[in-house]
Amino acid sequence: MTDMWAAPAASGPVRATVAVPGSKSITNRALVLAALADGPSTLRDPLRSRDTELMAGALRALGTGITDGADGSWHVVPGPLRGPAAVDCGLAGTVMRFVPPVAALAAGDVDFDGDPRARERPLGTVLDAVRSLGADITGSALPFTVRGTGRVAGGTVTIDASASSQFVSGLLLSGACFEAGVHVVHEGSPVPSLPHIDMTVSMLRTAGVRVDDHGPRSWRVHPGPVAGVDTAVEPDLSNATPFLAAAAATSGTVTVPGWPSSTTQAGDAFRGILTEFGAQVRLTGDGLTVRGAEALRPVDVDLHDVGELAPTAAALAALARGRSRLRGIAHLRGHETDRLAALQHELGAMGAQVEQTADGLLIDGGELTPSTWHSYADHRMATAGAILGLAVPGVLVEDIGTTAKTIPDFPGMWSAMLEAA
Ligand SMILES: O=C(O)C1=C[C@@H](OP(=O)(O)O)[C@@H](O)[C@H](O)C1
Ligand SMILES: C=C(OP(=O)(O)O)C(=O)O
Repeated sequence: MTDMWAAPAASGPVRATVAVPGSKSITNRALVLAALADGPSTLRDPLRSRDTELMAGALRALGTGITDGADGSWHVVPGPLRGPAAVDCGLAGTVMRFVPPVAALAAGDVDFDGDPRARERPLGTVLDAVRSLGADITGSALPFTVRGTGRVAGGTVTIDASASSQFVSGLLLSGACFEAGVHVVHEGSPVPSLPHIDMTVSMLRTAGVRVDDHGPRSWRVHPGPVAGVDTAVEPDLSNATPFLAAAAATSGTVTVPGWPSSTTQAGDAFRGILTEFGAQVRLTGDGLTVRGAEALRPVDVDLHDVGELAPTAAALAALARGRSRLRGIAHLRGHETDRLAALQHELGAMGAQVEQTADGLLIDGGELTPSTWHSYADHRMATAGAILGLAVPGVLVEDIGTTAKTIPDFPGMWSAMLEAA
């Protein structure tokens, strides 16, 4: 039988300080860059969750030494990249989009596969691009094989990255190791999640790689060495959003310590979104503190740059009386699940009126009734169900364990937050 988690209802305003683990996006970029570097690297406070263990496993399979430090850090010693190897992508977009260009630099065959849903996520663009830069790859979706020769010619490639910013990030991360570097040109509707590409560019520069960043359509990585770094991973701000939403949903107060004063993480935009919902948000040396208002206000927000935040925002919108509009997120149909369909279905089952538009959702929220909330193997659907359960007693969340994709112990953190009140 599928695992059902009785989402705890809040008995009053949630008051807590919640330290969240490291950023998935930073950890997985840092691992890739460390594997391509010309010397060892240390990652302090990395995220240890399914997505990052899969990335470490993929890079180990290709010849990289990754060992645990006593303090939870990861020490990475690059080795010659080689096959034969097998890479399990799980459901991690970062593994399925960032590792194929690395595998093209390995000598030998590298077989890729992943979860059933991963076989449906958009990927062909990356594989076509790596092929056009000189690699031999069989297939255009999972499962596929990269027949690496130990070198990639590189050069200019034009792609349509409107389905995922990870297509661009994946090519840029390995580009310095291609003989001619890489120049990625985007043609098509605007690329989503641009802060994630800014993160890629910024981390490449920290590793000493020369990058020309010409705005939202063209990026050039010059060929050259990648330096090993000693880096501390920031807390995952997107994973902080369910905890901050708990304050907004219960008129409570939640602080997340260690919130960076400047960051490329998409989750930082949640500060502005919470303000739209009526919450008070304060960033101080102690972290980010959110104080919920008496009642949530409906919002009209463009989430094109920060689609990761949509499930949390949708949960709050369903609790706000009135009509909310979430825009700019057509690409969420290719995420862990079709998030627009999943949110429409699950919020609808709780009594919210939800309509899909071409690029988002219209949510009429207010009075909700409890239901069984399905997670669709999507960590952010599961955490959205937990938020709703705070305000609507009796919600059962199916497969809460799927949160382990990016949070090692979400149910434990959630209970601890409620017990702190
Ligand atoms: O590069 C990254 O680390 C990510 C980029 C974004 O992907 P999309 O551009 O596919 O939305 C984001 O949603 C995902 O969670 C992580
Ligand atoms: C879209 C997401 O993940 P992935 O890195 O698998 O694309 C996400 O975490 O919201």
